[in-house]
Amino acid sequence: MSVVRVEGLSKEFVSHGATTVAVDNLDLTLERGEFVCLLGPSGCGKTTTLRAIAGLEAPTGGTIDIAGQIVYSSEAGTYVPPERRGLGMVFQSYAVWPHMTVADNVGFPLRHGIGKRDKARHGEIDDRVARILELMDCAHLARRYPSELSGGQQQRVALARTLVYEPDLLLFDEPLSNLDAKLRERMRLELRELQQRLGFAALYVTHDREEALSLSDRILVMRDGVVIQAGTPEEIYEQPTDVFVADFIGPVNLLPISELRRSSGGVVAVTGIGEVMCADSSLPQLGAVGSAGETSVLVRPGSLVVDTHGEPGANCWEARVEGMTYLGDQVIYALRVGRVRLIATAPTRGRTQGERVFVTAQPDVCRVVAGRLPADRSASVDEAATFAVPA
Ligand SMILES: Nc1ncnc2c1ncn2[C@@H]1O[C@H](COP(=O)(O)OP(=O)(O)OP(=O)(O)O)[C@@H](O)[C@H]1O
Repeated sequence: MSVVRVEGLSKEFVSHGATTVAVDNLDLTLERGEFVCLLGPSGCGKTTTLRAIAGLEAPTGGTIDIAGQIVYSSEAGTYVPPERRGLGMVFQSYAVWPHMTVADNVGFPLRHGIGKRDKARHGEIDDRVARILELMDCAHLARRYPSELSGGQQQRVALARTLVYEPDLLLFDEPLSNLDAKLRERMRLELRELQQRLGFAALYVTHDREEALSLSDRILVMRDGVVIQAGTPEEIYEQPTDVFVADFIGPVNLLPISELRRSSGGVVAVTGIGEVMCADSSLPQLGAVGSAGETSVLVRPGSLVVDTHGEPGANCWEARVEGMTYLGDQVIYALRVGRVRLIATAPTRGRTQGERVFVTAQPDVCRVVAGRLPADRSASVDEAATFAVPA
C-alpha cells in the first residue's frame, strides 16, 4: 500500500478577480520508505501540493489518500485536519518556539498528542526526547534556548521535534535553504542517512537540482502545476524528455535541430555546429523521425571531450577556446564552433584562451529531446546553441 496516493489534485487561487491554477489535475504516489522530491521553478505549484497533502491548503478537486485513509475527497466532501493525518512537516523557517528549551521544543508533540499517536506518558517523554536528541547529535544542546543556537542547530531541533513522534511520512518544504552552502551539503547527507535508518517516507519540495539529485529515490519535475517527468535521478538527468527538464536538472548544451534522418545505429541531427550523430536510445519519445520540428540535441558539458588533436567529422568539431572559468575541481570552457557556443567541462586546466582545439561527443551522450529553449535564453541572438553554466 502506498503511503501517499494523490489523484487529480487541483488547486485554484482567486485573488483580486484573477484565477491562478497552482496545481492542475496532479497525480502522485509515495511508497513506504521512499524519498521523493518535487522539483521545479518558483511558482510551479510545489508548495501548494505539499500543503494540500498536509491539510494546510484546501484543494479545489481530487483525492488524497494517506496510508489507506482518504484524508481529502472533493467528491465525498472529506477533509481530515492536519494533526490527524499522521505526518510530520519541516519548513524552511525553523519554527522552533523561542521561549522553550531545546528539550521542551522536542518534547512538545509528545506532550500534546500530535501525530497519529496518543499523548505519551510522562517518563516516556524524557526518554524519547533524550534518544532523538542523541540521534540528531543535539544532546549537548538540550537545555539551551533557540536564540543560543546556530541556524543549522535550530533546523536540527525542528527535525528532531518532528521525528520524535515517529511519523511514517515526513513532508519537507525547502528545509535547508536558509543554511549556508557547506552546512546545507552536510545536512543533506545527514538527512538522507537518517531517513534510510528510520525508514520514513519523505516528500521534499525544492528548486535546487543538486538537492533533488542527491536526496531522491525519485524526482517529480513540475511545471505550471503538473508533473512533466518522473523518474530516478539518473533517468531525469540522463534521459530528460524535453528541453525544460534537461535545462532545469543541470548544465546543458541544447542545439536546435533543422533536419533529422535515420542512419545505421541512430539518427543524424543537422544543427548549427553541423551533423551530430545521436544514439538510438534517444528516439522513442520523439515519434516519427523525418520532421525535425521543435527538437534539440542535448549534450551535457561534462560529456564533451576537448583535445588538441582530432579529425573533424564523425561527432568531432574544430573549435576555439573563448573563455574559461576555474572552479577548483573542474574547469568550464566556453568554446566557439562557427557561430555556435558550446560549454564543456574538464577536470583540469589543460587549454589556453584562444587556442584551437577539437571537441568530440560520442553518439551515446548526444540525445534528441523535444522542444527548444526560447531565443532569449540563447547566449546571443545569432547563436544556435543555448547553454547553462553551473551556479
Ligand atoms: N494564497 C495564494 N493566493 C493566490 N495565489 C497563490 C497563493 N499561494 C500560491 N499562489 C500562486 O500559486 C502558484 C503556485 O505557488 P506555489 O507556492 O505552490 O509554488 P512553488 O512552486 O512552491 O514556488 P516557490 O518555489 O517559489 O515556493 C503561484 O503562481 C503562486 O503565485
